[in-house]
Amino acid sequence: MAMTNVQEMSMNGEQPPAEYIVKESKFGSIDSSPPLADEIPIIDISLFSPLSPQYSEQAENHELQKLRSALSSAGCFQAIGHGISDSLLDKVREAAKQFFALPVEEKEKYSRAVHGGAEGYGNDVVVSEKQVLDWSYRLTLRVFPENQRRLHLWPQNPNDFGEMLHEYATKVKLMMGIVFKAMAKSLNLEDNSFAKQLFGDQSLMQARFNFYPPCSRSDLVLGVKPHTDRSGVTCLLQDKDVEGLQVLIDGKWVRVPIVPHAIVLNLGDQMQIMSNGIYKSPMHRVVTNGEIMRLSVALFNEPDPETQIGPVEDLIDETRPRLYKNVKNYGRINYECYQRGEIALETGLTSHHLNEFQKAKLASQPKPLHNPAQWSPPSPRWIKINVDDTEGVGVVFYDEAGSYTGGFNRKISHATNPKMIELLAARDGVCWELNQHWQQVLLESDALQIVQAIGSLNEEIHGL
Ligand SMILES: O=C(O)CCC(=O)C(=O)O
Ligand SMILES: [Fe+2]
Repeated sequence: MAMTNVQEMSMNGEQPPAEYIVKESKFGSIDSSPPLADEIPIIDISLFSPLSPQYSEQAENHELQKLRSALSSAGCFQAIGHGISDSLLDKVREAAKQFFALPVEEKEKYSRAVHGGAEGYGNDVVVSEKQVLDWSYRLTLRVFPENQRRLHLWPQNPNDFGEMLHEYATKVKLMMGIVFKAMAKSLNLEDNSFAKQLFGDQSLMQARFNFYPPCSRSDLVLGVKPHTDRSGVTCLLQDKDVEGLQVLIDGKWVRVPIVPHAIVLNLGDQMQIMSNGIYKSPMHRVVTNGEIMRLSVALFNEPDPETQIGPVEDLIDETRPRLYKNVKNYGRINYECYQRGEIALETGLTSHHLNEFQKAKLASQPKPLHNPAQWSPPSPRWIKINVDDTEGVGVVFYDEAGSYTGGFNRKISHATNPKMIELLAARDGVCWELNQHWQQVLLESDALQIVQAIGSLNEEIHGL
């Protein structure tokens, strides 16, 4: 796919080309001004630290309650009292601004395309012909573990860029040590329940500097398309003056307000897994501005790929069965699913035993089944069946809006071959749907043979 230069198009006020134009999706159209979120609280991190002068048990408990309520609904909050000075936050924004203002040739020295791999400078990574491209540039750098830094990709200009990033990331890491403990405490868990995986020497921190040039047709493009972060927790420093970030809460987009010296803490998928679905990894997107550029700096915190993560045992019980499998290298799983147009948390690779009760509980914040850039919902009165061949089988139904509408679990003991299990579950799913008086059923499975086999059963099923 030919890459167009967003910055040049932006400066010339050109119309965005077709590959940037967002199609109608289940998330609705682009709205640059939905309501401001009132579900995203400001939380004072210093109240989680007994050494701070403001600390009292009562104040901490109050803040822990706010934390729990924010993370189980919006999945994000604005952190203040983080101990990072206003001047350092301004320095981070300023260094990012100076880097993106450099001539293209200068920035291209750090280009991802030249150096290979996920790190470096560039546009949206293109993984599919059908993908709608983001109206943005990014500079991605691994910051921790320190010995994994690829310093030849760290900008030399402005000359204090490296020093700034090291100082900022070190302070954010300290803050995260406190936040991971507070998150555990807010769920009545041992302090180290999340920090064990997310805060070790080998845990990863990836920095992403986002630059969104203005777009003359900001009604047609997105700075970042709807996504959830793959991280454990993302720390986002927003632009001080220009809004753009929106979060999907209860199926509606809301604007995340600018709180100049707060850092937005946004949960990623791995925290949703570790909290057994109690805490949410919110769907979010970025809209562009018609006249002004916007910047943001995201620090993604996640475990080392070799570390296994899974729901904390104490969060699994009869009332809340295990929702996710234990997995290693979730980053890769997430990426592979993205390439196939699936959402990792919804697939058999991560989701455990899907049953009606569990899905219904999760449905408080419905998630799409597929990558919004690649998935188009079935037409009305159709339904999709997704078959998951984990231990036994979960069959889940989605309606035309991509919302969960039902599902069941099935233990199929007489078939040992996993493909056979999937086939039987798919057949049951189709029959169940037809019993519910659906005229047409659209079956989706990653196994071609199964889809073909069900296709050939078509007549028989319609005769039921
Ligand atoms: O720019 C923003 O506010 C958010 C960016 C984002 O979601 C990301 O980098 O994952
Ligand atoms: Fe994000």
